[in-house]
Amino acid sequence: MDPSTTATLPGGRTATGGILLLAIVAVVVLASRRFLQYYPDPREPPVVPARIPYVGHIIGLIRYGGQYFRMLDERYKYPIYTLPMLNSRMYLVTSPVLASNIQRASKTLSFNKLVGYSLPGMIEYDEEAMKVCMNGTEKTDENPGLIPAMHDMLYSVLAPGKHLDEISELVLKGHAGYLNGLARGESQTMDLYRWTRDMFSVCTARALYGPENIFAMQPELVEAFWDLDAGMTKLMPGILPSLIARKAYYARKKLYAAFIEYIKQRSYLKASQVIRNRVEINAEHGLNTKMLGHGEVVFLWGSLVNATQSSFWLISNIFSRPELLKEIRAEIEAHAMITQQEGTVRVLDMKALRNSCPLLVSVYRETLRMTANVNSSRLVTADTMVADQYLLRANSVVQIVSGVIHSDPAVWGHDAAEFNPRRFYNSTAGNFTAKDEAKQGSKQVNPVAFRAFSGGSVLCPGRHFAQVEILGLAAAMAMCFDVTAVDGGPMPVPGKDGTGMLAVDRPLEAIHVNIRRRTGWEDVTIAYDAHGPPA
Ligand code: HEM
Repeated sequence: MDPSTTATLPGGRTATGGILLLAIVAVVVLASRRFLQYYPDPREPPVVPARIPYVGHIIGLIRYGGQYFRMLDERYKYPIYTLPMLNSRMYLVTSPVLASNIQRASKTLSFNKLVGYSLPGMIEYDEEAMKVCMNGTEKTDENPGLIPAMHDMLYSVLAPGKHLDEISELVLKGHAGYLNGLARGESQTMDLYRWTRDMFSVCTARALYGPENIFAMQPELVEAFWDLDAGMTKLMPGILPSLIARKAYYARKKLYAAFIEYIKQRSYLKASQVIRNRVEINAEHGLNTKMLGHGEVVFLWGSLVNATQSSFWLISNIFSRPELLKEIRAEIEAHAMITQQEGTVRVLDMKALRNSCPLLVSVYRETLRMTANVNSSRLVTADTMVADQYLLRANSVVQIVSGVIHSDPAVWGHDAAEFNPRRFYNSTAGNFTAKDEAKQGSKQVNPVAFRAFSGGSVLCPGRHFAQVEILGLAAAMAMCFDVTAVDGGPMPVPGKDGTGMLAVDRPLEAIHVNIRRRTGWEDVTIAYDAHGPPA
């Protein structure tokens, strides 16, 4: 049975509906058949054949997105695979040990080059901008160019310190504003995902891009942003984007225009350090105003989408489990809550949330394990032997498949498919769940297996900021509100759209909830201490 032609997604949906794209691929393949001879080297990872030669795996990916990798894994269970595609191939890695080898081979497995090549599809960089980006893509090049300069700046400015504190303070102030206006007086019914999306968009854009950010100037662009997100995977190949992902394509145009105006008005001078530096570095390397605007669309996307989706899942995971909610409230109350002004102002101490609330942090990481199916992709720039065993040939793409590793019982234990709130209790790598109760917690998971923020030299630089935003919101929600299903029962957790591979899963359906203030918290104003008291 060939997964590319038989399996269906929950609800019988297909991933992208890219019938047109399929037709184009078929025409290109038929026209160029004689060039499409792929001869695997016997040292390459095991080849998984497709029922339809040359294009079977491409069709599988178009139909099922990230789900396709899991379907293949269920059938083959290899630690590493070769998927022939046209006259090339893609390698998939599903073993944490090999993932660690891939991370170490960063000299010939390049994240930066792959990012560079994806820019024309994602944000329509023109030829000039591409020349700038592809010049000196690696730090080890004789003349390192724009991409390594940007990489270094992001890792230093978004690391714990003054600049991170500034954006954290701003984003949390925004969250507090939203929360303090919510369900005052009576209960409120709302679409939780939409609410999280909208408030994250406004607060994160304000913290990063300053008071003249594009959503503050044109609030209708929030909707356009999420239309773009819904079609980003389809836009990436850059093939007939206006036909294949029409809504996303036109949404992206609106966002370009707004960011170009933002640059022209020099609004970035009022923004956070990270954005001021981004614009300056891009301009110094020769990007023009138009391309500076395009560049910010993709940065906003990377900053907003994963953190928003993760927050939604974390809130859902907490409120759908009344016992867990009770424990998390007790933990926060005991360790991270400061009372001011005779009880009317209650302050969440962010440092204590991170360091003294192990259950909350464990639930956060478990939420990411179950939803952050963000593959780590690298371009093979020269033939590379991995683990002295597998040959990866130059000019192919290798992907560490997070969704498969995150759900492998051999990695996490027999309950890998279940939500285990204590899996990461006192262990950032996670504890292996042994069947034998006596052995529980005795073995740690290989740290490389937790892939939500990738790994090696490409560990997400935004992870500290993401943690502030996500933990801050979930903790405040847990303390101030009761969130239930509309009928009053525990909030259900919606199904996941497992088709993505670029970002944290989206929920499959809208989720309406009732939200009301907790008894005793009716008149409380919530606030945050972004840094915590001095040590
Ligand atoms: C839960 C939230 C987040 C998740 C799960 C996440 C995940 C990731 C992953 C997996 C990568 C590496 C991709 C690869 O290896 O192919 C990455 C890179 C990146 N992330 Fe995040 N991210 C999150 C939040 C953020 C935030 C809030 C920001 C910005 C403030 C951000 C900025 C970036 C940037 C700039 C890169 C590229 C790094 C480079 O050029 O080396 N991320 N992220």
